[in-house]
Amino acid sequence: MLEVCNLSFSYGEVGLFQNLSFSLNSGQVRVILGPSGSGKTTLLHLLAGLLHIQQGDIRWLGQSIRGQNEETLAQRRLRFTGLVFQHHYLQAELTALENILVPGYLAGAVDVAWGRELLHRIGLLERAHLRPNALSGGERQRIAVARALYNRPKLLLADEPTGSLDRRNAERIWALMLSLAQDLGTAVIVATHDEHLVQGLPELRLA
Ligand SMILES: Nc1ncnc2c1ncn2[C@@H]1O[C@H](COP(=O)(O)OP(=O)(O)OP(=O)(O)O)[C@@H](O)[C@H]1O
Repeated sequence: MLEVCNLSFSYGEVGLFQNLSFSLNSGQVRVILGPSGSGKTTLLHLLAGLLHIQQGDIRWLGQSIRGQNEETLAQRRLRFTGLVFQHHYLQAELTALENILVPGYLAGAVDVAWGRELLHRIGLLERAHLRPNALSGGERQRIAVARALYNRPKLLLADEPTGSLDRRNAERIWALMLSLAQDLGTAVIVATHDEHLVQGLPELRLA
């Protein structure tokens, strides 16, 4: 499903990682750990096809993303990946439900019933009509997770998804993200500093 082959990346003279290889099947989880500046965000951006591959290759469903034109890649990305960041990046002028539907609009397939089902699964159906500024930080992040999974992506990429939340909310979002992804057969790659939260999960450690 995802294959990473001999991936190396540097910013100028500064090498971040070298000859990184791993693969992931549907529904598998991998945690990227490493100190600040080790390249966790950079690796996630490469996996999402948002950064130019310098050396090595990344394959989505057996097909390389290296050197693909931006338009084709953007279309593939919409279906293949969902992204969650530390900040929710919800659209302030849209309601909770409308925010969840955004990936559907972009992919040309909006299913309001599925959006409401996702809202139900994250426990926020009764807040469907509210805008982000009327929601708590944890609620906004739950919506960001649902939005990322709307197109039933093969791979969910999450960069410090619980980094701005308190412990209780962090644990809740974490459990929710994994169980929703598992239900959809979506593989998950999470970069985090929070080793407590991810104990026991398969990891990839950057130096
Ligand atoms: N566009 C860029 N140009 C030059 N250097 C960059 C650029 N983006 C990031 N870097 C550097 O690359 C290194 C890795 O950055 P990255 O954000 O991938 O690390 P990280 O492991 O996610 O860090 P953190 O845990 O602090 O978020 C850092 O030293 C950073 O300053």
